[in-house]
Amino acid sequence: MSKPKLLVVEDDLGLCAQYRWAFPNYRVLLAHDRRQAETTARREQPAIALVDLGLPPDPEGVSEGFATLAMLRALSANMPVVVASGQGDRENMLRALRVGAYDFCEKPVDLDVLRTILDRALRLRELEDENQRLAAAPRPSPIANIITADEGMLRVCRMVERLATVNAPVLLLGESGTGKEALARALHDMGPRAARPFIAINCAAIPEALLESELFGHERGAFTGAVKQTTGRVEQAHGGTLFLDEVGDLPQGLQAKLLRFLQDQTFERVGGRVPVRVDVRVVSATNQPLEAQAGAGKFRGDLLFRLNPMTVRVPPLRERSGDIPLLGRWFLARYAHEFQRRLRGFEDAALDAMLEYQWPGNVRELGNRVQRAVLMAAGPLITAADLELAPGSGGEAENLDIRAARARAERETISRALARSHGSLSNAARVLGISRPTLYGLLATHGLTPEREPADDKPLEPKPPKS
Ligand SMILES: Nc1ncnc2c1ncn2[C@@H]1O[C@H](COP(=O)(O)OP(=O)(O)OP(=O)(O)O)[C@@H](O)[C@H]1O
Repeated sequence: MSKPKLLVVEDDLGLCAQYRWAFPNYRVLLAHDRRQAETTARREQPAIALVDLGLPPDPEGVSEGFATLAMLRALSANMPVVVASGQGDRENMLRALRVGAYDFCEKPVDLDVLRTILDRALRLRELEDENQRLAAAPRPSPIANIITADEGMLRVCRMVERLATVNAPVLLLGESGTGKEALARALHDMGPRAARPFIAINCAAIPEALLESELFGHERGAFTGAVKQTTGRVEQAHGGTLFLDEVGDLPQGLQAKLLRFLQDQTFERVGGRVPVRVDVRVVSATNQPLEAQAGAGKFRGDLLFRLNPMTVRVPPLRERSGDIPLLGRWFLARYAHEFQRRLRGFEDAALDAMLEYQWPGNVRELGNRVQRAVLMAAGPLITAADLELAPGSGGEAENLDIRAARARAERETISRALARSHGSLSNAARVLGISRPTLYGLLATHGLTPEREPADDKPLEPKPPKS
């Protein structure tokens, strides 16, 4: 690996010779005044710089040193600049720090101290470069089954990744189809209980009369038709995770029983007297405003308190518009592979329609529409009609706030440009009529991360989905 470049701006030739030998881990580039420093910095793009404040034509003052510092900062904001000045010149040292110098050292320099300062400055530079690289590159979701490039959703994924290792109950809040069950499964799969069962139960889908026995099991003879002892979902989840979907729909009587179970991990089967003890981690989900329900007395506040020491809010798909084309293409590849159909992608009008639509059923609805479209499409590109979306049919909820509307329009336009240019930032910037740096800024403002996709003229390679 080539050595990092260190630009030394120093008019004392003796000192220059000393520096040349003192830093064998760097390629030392020498400049004796501001003009030379600028030429060398532009040509060589050094990683860091060491600048003497007393430079010609003002070797006794500091004006040239400060001008050189400002010039180097303007050329490359990432390049740490260390300044050197006479002993006791603390005022100028502090002034240099205020205008952007990374650190200072007093003359005559102690080479060991200076070496430590330079090494630390270089490390900082490397970290900053790495951060910028990571910020510009699309970050894959840390969860295999969750496809996303949205900053908010990536935060959710990282939170789930961290919560997977702890045992506390987690409550997932979000609209239907946003991926709550997929995240609950990830909490299980990424944690220490992964080898044990993951048992899901939808509290809204089972008639109230059967729910207690479904959850907690029953003893033989507990009710008509109870011909043998049966274990419930709670018991089946022993050692693993119990996922209570639509927990907001749990009837009041069962809320009390669940609360007791959460308090001491024991319960009785229906018709039974013997307490059964199990070890399960409870993850629950709801799309209802549980706090408001608790306030209105419809949901027990003490149960809510037990269920939600950790709450994860999953954003609806319409709030992560960058994910719409990304997930659309992912589902397209998946279903094209499954149904053996060669499709090249979406028509621009179809992408526009997808971005305008509000997706009340979220990711599940997107998957269903793309699946149907893959089967229905007559040509190589999926149309809005294949998706059963009318072009321009979106927005039901009218928002008249002008700033919000502008931000929404900007975000949607950028998403569209990214979708059309298949993640190529240069192309997207050209389509939008802005520079790449401006586009970078806007991507950061809107929390959008560009995806990388193959060129549009190639058919989509059918690739099996991750499962
Ligand atoms: N980001 C994603 N990437 C890939 N697939 C996803 C993503 N989010 C959701 N899905 C898929 O969409 C479907 C619906 O997700 P899921 O069942 O997890 O939603 P939910 O919020 O639990 O819905 P409900 O509240 O209706 O039960 C599932 O097939 C799931 O795998």
